[in-house]
Amino acid sequence: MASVFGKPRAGGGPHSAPLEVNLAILGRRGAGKSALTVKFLTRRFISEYDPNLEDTYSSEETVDHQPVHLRVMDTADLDTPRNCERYLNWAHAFLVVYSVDSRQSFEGSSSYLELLALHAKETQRSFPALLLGNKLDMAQYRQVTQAEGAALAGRFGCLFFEVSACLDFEHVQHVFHEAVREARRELEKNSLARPLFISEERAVHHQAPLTARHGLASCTFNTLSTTSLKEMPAVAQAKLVTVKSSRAQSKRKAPTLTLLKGFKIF
Ligand SMILES: Nc1nc2c(ncn2[C@@H]2O[C@H](COP(=O)(O)OP(=O)(O)OP(=O)(O)O)[C@@H](O)[C@H]2O)c(=O)[nH]1
Repeated sequence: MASVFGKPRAGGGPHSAPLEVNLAILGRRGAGKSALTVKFLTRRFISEYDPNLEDTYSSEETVDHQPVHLRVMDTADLDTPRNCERYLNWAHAFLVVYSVDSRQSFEGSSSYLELLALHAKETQRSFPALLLGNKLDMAQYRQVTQAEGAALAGRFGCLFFEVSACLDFEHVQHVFHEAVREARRELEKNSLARPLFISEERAVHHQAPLTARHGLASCTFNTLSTTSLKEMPAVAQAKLVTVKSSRAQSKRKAPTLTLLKGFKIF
């Protein structure tokens, strides 16, 4: 069977369907989640922000010559992980952000990694996570050494980068693309691991709504039953129809880049 993910398939030209990847950005308030998200999407650094907003953005990316439809959820969890299922059940990969000039944010990132590890244990699946030490430009005020960041990442088996939302775009883009690669690897692994079963049913178009267990995302499985071998649908392949922010405080209705108008952009 041809690989759906990973390296470009033979014949997978510019018309092949883009890989869909959902990426959630986690971390304590002020770590720089919004700044990194906006930097990645616009190449710009924002200095003003609304800490109560949680939005999901879409971006068409090309990673390793493969088109990727990337959705980025810039979460706003206040000080501790809360109502986390909205992103745990949605994301294919996670960026856990702390600020190198804040030990508190580093400790916060540790609770997010623990949360992800617990979720992986409960669901018996693995979820790629990358640990990011942000605000590298503030290194003179460091409260967290690079070695500490690397050690924490090592403990949870995730990649580790130090970045800055106000320095070069390429580095930030590299980190987001690494997250896509990690997600792609995991999706490919799951896709290969899915069991096959034989069905005698005739072709039917079956739609089973997958809530929204927490009222956050509506997903639809589109499965075609045929008289041949077919694959069991996996959650990761559910077609995401809508993505809504769960934050009651969010005043934004349509998450697009035009929403950034309110920010002061340099
Ligand atoms: N010097 C520096 N400041 C940054 C960097 N990233 C973010 N900031 C600043 O840090 C503050 C917090 O950044 P945000 O991106 O809003 O942080 P957040 O994690 O989204 O915080 P919440 O929205 O409260 O969850 C803002 O004043 C940013 O301008 C960075 O890389 N370097």
